[in-house]
Amino acid sequence: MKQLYHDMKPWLLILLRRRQHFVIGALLVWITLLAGLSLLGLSGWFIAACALAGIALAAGLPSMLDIYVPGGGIRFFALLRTVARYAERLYNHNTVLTLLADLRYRVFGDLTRLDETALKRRRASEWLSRLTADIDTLDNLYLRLLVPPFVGLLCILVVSGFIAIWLPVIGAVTALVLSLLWLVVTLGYGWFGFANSYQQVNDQDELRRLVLDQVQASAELMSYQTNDWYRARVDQHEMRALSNQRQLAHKSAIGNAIVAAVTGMLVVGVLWLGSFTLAAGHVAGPILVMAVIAVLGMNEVFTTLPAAFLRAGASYGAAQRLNGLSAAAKDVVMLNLPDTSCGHQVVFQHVSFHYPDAAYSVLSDITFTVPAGERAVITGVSGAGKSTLASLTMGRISPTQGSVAIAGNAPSHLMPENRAEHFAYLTQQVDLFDGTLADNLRVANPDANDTQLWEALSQVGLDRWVRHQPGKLTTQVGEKGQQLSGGQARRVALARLMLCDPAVVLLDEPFAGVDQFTAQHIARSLDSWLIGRTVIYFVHQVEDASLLPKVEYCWRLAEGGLITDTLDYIGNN
Ligand SMILES: Nc1ncnc2c1ncn2[C@@H]1O[C@H](COP(=O)(O)OP(=O)(O)OP(=O)(O)O)[C@@H](O)[C@H]1O
Repeated sequence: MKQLYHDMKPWLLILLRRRQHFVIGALLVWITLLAGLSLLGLSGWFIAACALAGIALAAGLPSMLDIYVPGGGIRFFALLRTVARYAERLYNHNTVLTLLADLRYRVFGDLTRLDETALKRRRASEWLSRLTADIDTLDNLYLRLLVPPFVGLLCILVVSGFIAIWLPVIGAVTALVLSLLWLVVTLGYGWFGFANSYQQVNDQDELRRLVLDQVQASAELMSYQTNDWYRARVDQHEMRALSNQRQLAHKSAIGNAIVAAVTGMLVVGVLWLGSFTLAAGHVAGPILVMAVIAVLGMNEVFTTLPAAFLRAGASYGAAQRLNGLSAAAKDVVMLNLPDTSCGHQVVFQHVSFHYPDAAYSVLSDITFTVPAGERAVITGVSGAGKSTLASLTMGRISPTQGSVAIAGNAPSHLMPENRAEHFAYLTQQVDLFDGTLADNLRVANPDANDTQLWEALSQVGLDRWVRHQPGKLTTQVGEKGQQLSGGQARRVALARLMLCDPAVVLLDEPFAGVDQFTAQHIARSLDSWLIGRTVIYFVHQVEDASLLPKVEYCWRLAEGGLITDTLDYIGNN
């Protein structure tokens, strides 16, 4: 219980910030329900009173009934119910959307503070689940788990209090029975469905992951003829999820049956107990009818509670998963790098790095300095740790030991906008969006005009090819650049990089996938563009030292350490 409170607390606090919305929203729901109950009760009273007056007149007895006041009351409650329902829906939906924005703001805030290691540890489908399903599940808290039970309690109080004015014993019995029913369909049902609804969130997450994987890997699955095997795995999970969902549906149906049975029995009980009071002449017949019908109307107040509380486990599961995000998000002081025209100095001091789930450190005791405006190359076999070193330089991850400083500041503490302005990183994996060439290039510089785009394309030797395309700059590149060759996609990524004006440039295998002639052309363009910037090339090995002009520093990564090399030595290797 303590753990439950601890896990839910941050999200309840977010809801608490909107307590005024909660009170007004609950009040509107309460007015709607009371208007409905009053309409039912008064109508029952009116019909019973009319019937009795009619019977009395038929028997020749004098009888009088004011039909205008109750008739007016019925119209008033009917109108009030409609207006209150409309206002309640409008207000509460607005509140839910406001809360949704609050929750998303909080989760996005946590996401932006996650480093690359934390982001990579989860799959894209898991992030999708957290940003959509989990937030939506938590969003249920307000409209399903907080407002209805609160309003239910208020209704119990008002209805039993109202009945108690004429029938105190019946009022007390009604309060007792309805309070017990309230406990069963709220706390009891939260406990009863907890495991199933908790499981449901995980099932949905797992299914989403499996289906997304199937879509993404459909080409491979088809080429290996393993579609049926994979489909069977999805089916297996689906069956498990369906069986759990069926259990939840059964429990929900049982809940509705309990509500119908208890309110039904209470109606009979009130009628039975009331008949003694009526026989004793302590209450008028229409009043008893009104009490009975008001109790019958309580069915509407309780009917949504079992299904809502069955999902309490899902809300808790969602809260727990989102709490994991907050725990991983690091609070850091955000810094800005000064503007400079001569690059920034990059300093690594005794840096070690260990991925959380890895058996050993990828990098250990790395120390080097690249002075501002100078160029360096770091080589290493596949898996030596070059991309990890680049990520440390970019501040995407923080060292386990030692320090990284760019112009004296830890790069992981830089404001994201500042980092985007001062750093440029050509990664091995190129990300192009499904759009035109121009759109993809303008990601780096939205204000770039067509001349600048052509200039960037010519620097990477792609302008001739683009001019031969019917769409020119509006040529579609396809999802992830699939309509381009691997080498062309990398060159578009490089052209995009060259539309920026960064102080520190990291180039991971900039010449991969291009022929010797194009590589020479790109190297010349890069040489002039890199003037005044601090540059680190990351390559497996230097096959042609002429591709790396003005490189002053050469290091080789081996077994986690950094060894000083000479460019001639590497070039001859
Ligand atoms: N997110 C991660 N979690 C755990 N281990 C990782 C992670 N990323 C990389 N590694 C491990 O760290 C080591 C270095 O990886 P890294 O990608 O830095 O090498 P690299 O030199 O860039 O290789 P390549 O040239 O093939 O790209 C590898 O053994 C890899 O398995």
